Amino acid sequence: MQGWNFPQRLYFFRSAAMSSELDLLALEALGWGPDFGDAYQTFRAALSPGEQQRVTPVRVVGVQRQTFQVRGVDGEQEARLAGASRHSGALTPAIGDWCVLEAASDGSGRLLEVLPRRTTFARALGGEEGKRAGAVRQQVIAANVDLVLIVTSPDLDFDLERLERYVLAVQHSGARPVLVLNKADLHAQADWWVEQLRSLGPDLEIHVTSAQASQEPGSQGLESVRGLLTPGVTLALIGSSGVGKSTLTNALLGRPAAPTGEVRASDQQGRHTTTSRTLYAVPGGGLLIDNPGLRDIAVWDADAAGFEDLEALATQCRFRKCTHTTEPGCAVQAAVRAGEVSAARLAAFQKQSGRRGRR
Ligand SMILES: Nc1nc2c(ncn2[C@@H]2O[C@H](COP(=O)(O)OP(=O)(O)OP(=O)(O)O)[C@@H](O)[C@H]2O)c(=O)[nH]1
Ligand SMILES: [Zn+2]
Repeated sequence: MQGWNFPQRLYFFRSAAMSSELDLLALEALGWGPDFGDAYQTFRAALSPGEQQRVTPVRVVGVQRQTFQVRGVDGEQEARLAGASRHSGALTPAIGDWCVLEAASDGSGRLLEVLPRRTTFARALGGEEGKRAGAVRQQVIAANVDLVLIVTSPDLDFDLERLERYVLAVQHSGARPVLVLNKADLHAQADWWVEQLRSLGPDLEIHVTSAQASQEPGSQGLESVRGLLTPGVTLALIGSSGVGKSTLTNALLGRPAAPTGEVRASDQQGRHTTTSRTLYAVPGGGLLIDNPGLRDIAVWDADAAGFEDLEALATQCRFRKCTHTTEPGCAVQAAVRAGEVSAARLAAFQKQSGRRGRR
């Protein structure tokens, strides 16, 4: 299938003689790891022998309203959620999730379970609804992302405070943040900007790219980013509009990432609908999630990105408009004193709450 560069011989061998070792290789190219394997085996062991024959692990590569585009060792297919009856918890797969697929004889697929996530990029759905539920509900935007490129450019977009919030949000998700200064061609000297970025943390990796010129051979900046994409690693890009995320994505994929999706199907009225596949295999290894929800970080950054736990704590403060500084009965300050929340995260949270208050 276009866009996927799994060695065809895997499938050849598979049909000739089923080899679980080769299956494992194919799964690992999709981001599979031992942690998922353990959870999968546990879930599978609880199924009937008949069911055990029909299940396989698959990764969610596209999410539509009712259906999911999933990929496993047998290729890509559409799947729906299994009935709620067999689950205790809510089953809401997100892009990047590993799921247990049950194949029916007619070729259709049902997702039975979402395997525990390695990382979770979530957006808090705060407000009254969240408070009534006693906790802040969250919407998972992307799952099992390993690396996030935080892209900026040496121009009006450059905003260290915003970048710091992005770094915190990425770290909170469990993924590793990597800073990318794109459009390096705009300035003869990128050093000054790189120094600024370095102030965000001595351990943060920084890459300097010129994505537009990347088609030219020897574009070293892009090659160093490409080097991050080892087999099985899942990467995502965030950053505000216009910094060059699409240009970088297309350069990494070696082709346009088809913003409207590439799978076309007809709905009941016969209209063409585009299903959105947003997890791509990168030629040479690695996977890339290009998800509108992630791109919107510029929008949801202003909300509660990465601070679900503190948002939830804040609902327990004595005062509704608590600023978490000197108020009595402040649950957030209590957590800081107890060592459960770092002072640095509190500072970032306060900055963010202040901004929200002014809106
Ligand atoms: N000079 C220069 N321009 C670039 C570079 N990379 C991207 N651009 C240009 O910057 C503009 C925005 O690039 P996009 O890739 O669309 O930016 P984006 O981050 O995807 O923006 P959104 O889709 O709005 O989120 C385009 O006109 C690109 O051609 C670069 O390395 N140097
Ligand atoms: Zn408080």
